[in-house]
Amino acid sequence: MVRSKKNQMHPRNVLRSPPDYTKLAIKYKDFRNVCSLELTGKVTVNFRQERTLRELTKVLLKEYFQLDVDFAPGSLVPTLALRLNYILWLEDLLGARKVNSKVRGIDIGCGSSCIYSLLAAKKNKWEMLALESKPQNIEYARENVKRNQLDGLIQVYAQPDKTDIFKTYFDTAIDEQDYCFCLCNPPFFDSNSANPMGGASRNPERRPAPNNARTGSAEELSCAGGEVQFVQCIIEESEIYKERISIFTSMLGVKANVPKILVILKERGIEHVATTEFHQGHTTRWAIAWSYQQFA
Ligand SMILES: C[S@@+](CC[C@H](N)C(=O)[O-])C[C@H]1O[C@@H](n2cnc3c(N)ncnc32)[C@H](O)[C@@H]1O
Repeated sequence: MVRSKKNQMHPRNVLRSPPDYTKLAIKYKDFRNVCSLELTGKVTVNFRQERTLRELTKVLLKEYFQLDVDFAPGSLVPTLALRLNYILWLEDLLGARKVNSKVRGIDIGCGSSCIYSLLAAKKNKWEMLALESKPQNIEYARENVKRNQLDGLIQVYAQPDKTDIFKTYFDTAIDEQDYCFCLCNPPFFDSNSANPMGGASRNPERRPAPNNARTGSAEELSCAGGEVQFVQCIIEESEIYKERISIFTSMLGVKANVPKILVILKERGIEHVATTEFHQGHTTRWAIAWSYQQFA
């Protein structure tokens, strides 16, 4: 099992030391416009406002990774600390493989930001295949890739069928490459439930309400059966494509879903499994990896 230290960001996460918002506000006008200035001269950020979160993510991507990113109106605004924790965990999982050969990865549901693929390409020069089903997100993701001159490393594929993961791509594309890993931040909510977006991801008695505003559309954040069903689809397709992809991974929004996925993997006789936790202040996420061969 690969685990991060309790309640801490990954040791290589650049956001482990909180950013200096005052410095950022002085440097970036658009960010300054959504900040508040206290009488002491200190700049504060209201994480409960969507437009503030948008500008903050944009500014952090620019400051730390020289990435110029835009998000489709109403779409999910990704938080950088979490995405970085995931990429850093993948680096750890890939271990020696990363150093010795070209790394290719698949980003399942890249969103309008295409954030995981942009970070992977910019930071590590990994080649990324980004799959996305929502037309507006595909358009923005492609624009983000182009604006950052990362077209040589990232391909955004328009997923025609939302119930598919890799199938349509591998069946139709002229691509004989093998991939080291796939990553995914799956649609979380169950679109079949009575109140799909009303579901809570945390136990309010044990953990306080999140500091951040919720962003993203129902189409991006929900699917039939929620995240367990989505990851189950990845597991089912992983059996077909185990020769093409070495390590399959997914993030999970609810701790209680981790044992459910472990049971599914066990029932299918998949032995090489790792889990981890991603800590970002008040927010914790979980991730699971499986492979048909030994890790690293
Ligand atoms: C929770 S969002 C994650 C977006 C981005 N990866 C992030 O972490 O910020 C899930 C994304 O997956 C897309 N999606 C849903 N089902 C898909 C499928 N079968 N294939 C590709 N993309 C899918 C949605 O449109 C949405 O953009």
